[in-house]
Amino acid sequence: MTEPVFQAPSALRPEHPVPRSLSGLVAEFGLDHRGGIDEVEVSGVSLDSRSIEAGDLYIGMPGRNAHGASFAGVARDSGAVAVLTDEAGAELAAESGLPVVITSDVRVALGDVAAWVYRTLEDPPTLLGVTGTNGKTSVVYILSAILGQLGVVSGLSSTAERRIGSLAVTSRLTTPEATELHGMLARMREAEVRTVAIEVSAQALSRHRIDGVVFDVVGFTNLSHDHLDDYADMDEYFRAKLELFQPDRARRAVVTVDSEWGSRLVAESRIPVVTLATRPGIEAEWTMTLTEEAAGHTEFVLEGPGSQRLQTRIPLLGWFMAANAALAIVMLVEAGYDVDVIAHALERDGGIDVFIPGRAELISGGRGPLVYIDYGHSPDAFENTLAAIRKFARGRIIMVFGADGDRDASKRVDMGAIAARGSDVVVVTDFHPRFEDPAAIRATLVGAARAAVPEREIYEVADPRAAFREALAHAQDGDVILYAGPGHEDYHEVAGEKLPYSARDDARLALMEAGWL
Ligand SMILES: CC(=O)N[C@H]1[C@@H](OP(=O)(O)OP(=O)(O)OC[C@H]2O[C@@H](n3ccc(=O)[nH]c3=O)[C@H](O)[C@@H]2O)O[C@H](CO)[C@@H](O)[C@@H]1O[C@H](C)C(=O)N[C@@H](C)C(=O)N[C@H](CCC(=O)O)C(=O)O
Ligand SMILES: Nc1ncnc2c1ncn2[C@@H]1O[C@H](COP(=O)(O)OP(=O)(O)OP(=O)(O)O)[C@@H](O)[C@H]1O
Repeated sequence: MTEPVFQAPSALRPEHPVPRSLSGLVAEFGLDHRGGIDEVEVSGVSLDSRSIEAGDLYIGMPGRNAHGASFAGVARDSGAVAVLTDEAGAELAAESGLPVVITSDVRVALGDVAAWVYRTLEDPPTLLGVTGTNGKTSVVYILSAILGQLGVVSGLSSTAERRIGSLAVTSRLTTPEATELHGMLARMREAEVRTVAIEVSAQALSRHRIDGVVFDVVGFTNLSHDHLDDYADMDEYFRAKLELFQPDRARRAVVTVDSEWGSRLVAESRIPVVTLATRPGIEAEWTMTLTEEAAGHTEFVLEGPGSQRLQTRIPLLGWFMAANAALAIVMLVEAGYDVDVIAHALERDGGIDVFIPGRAELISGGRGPLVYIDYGHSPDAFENTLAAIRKFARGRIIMVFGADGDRDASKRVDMGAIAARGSDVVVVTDFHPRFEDPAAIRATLVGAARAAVPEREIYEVADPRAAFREALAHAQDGDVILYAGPGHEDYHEVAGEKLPYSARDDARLALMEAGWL
């Protein structure tokens, strides 16, 4: 898969929207309203006054910082023709002079309203949804790559980008708000996209972001420690994910049952489920077995009911990427694709032809240390990536990492300890400190690493550019540098400011400076 040739600045929306009458919307959903609605037509929906397009219905949603309805005047000046909000919002929106449509809970109404405005329930494409703590982005890209190899026009929505063919926009959230989701689906329909792969975060399920769609097949990767700032404990986090595996959300599911969480999901899901095991010794309908693990690829065999069998390779590091690929393939089989047809296409192309930006991405050339840039920012991701590298590393493993500020702080000790146990040299740096004190975050990571392995060689370098160069200074030919955290991102977030920084570009530059590239 190639890099996008065109990078549009904002969300994907239909180029030729077909307007619908506001009175039709009011009748369809039995809503109250204020102001004249008879002649009003809406052609789009937006919940941000800063991204309004002419003809939009502006959604005034209450938030943590403000009530969106207080921006109704700004929305009007940008071309909004009406406001949908709650009772409190109706007061705030009144002075904009726009007609106001009222619902009791804006978030709850949003998905169905957006689906109605964009007509996304009429002849929808095949929808594939992926959830789990780690691997969602990877599975979505693998789905899209295999569909491309099968000659199917597909779309994808991930943490990194939303994409139709060579048209891509950068994502702000892992799963878009319902307004953006339905606008994207409408745009995809214009492009005759027949299958769409969408990453579904727990937060999206908890916040009604995927309301108004029913997935044909959903997939579960795994569940491990993350987001315990949003959820009280792992049980609550699990329950948020479980919501996707219910009849109002999806028709069928493929669940990876390597862990207890997977087995529990199978037991508590209320839709037909097919099981997949990607670790040895686990019973499931489909099993994935590794046949080769190398620095630049992983090979595996996938076997399922009725002697279904496929052997292929993915040009990425680690058993977990083979596990992600296996999940993607079984999801496609559940969506109606024949495993032999998939096998034939993959054999023809020498394996899965996928590029995933910033996921175990090998950015070094043929000389010097191997350098991977990885989006892994959870204990489980660290553990898996380090274990995968250890299998083929000829020399030392040097790990560069930091931890997110203003996000689940309870995972930092495990991250520090796992880094120290799994690598030979640790370089702790800053990673989006946001409004936290970066030195305090680093101190926790360094302390945890030191406590786990007192003799470990540890460096603390605040500036990520200098940290990578510190790692490079300790590296020799045959060593491996794993820079975990930043992945595809092109910024470094400090005290509310997003400073330009791409770990991939900077690491390439540093390799050139060192004469390795
Ligand atoms: C905690 C949370 O979910 N916050 C979301 C929430 O923000 P908020 O309540 O702070 O909004 P606010 O600033 O009070 O504004 C209220 C309303 O006014 C609107 N507004 C505000 C200012 C303005 O000038 N004009 C305007 O229209 C806003 O668009 C919003 O609709 O509503 C916003 C509008 O959609 C979201 O962008 C925002 O997600 C933030 C960015 C976020 O970080 N969410 C996280 C928790 C999240 O969802 N993460 C998962 C990650 C999963 C993973 O790592 O795997 C995800 O799916 O991305
Ligand atoms: N199946 C897996 N099991 C465990 N770890 C994985 C798996 N797949 C990927 N990882 C690790 O997790 C990191 C993030 O992968 P990916 O972006 O695909 O996950 P994600 O679920 O989309 O996360 P996010 O929503 O935060 O983007 C990878 O860079 C890798 O380190």
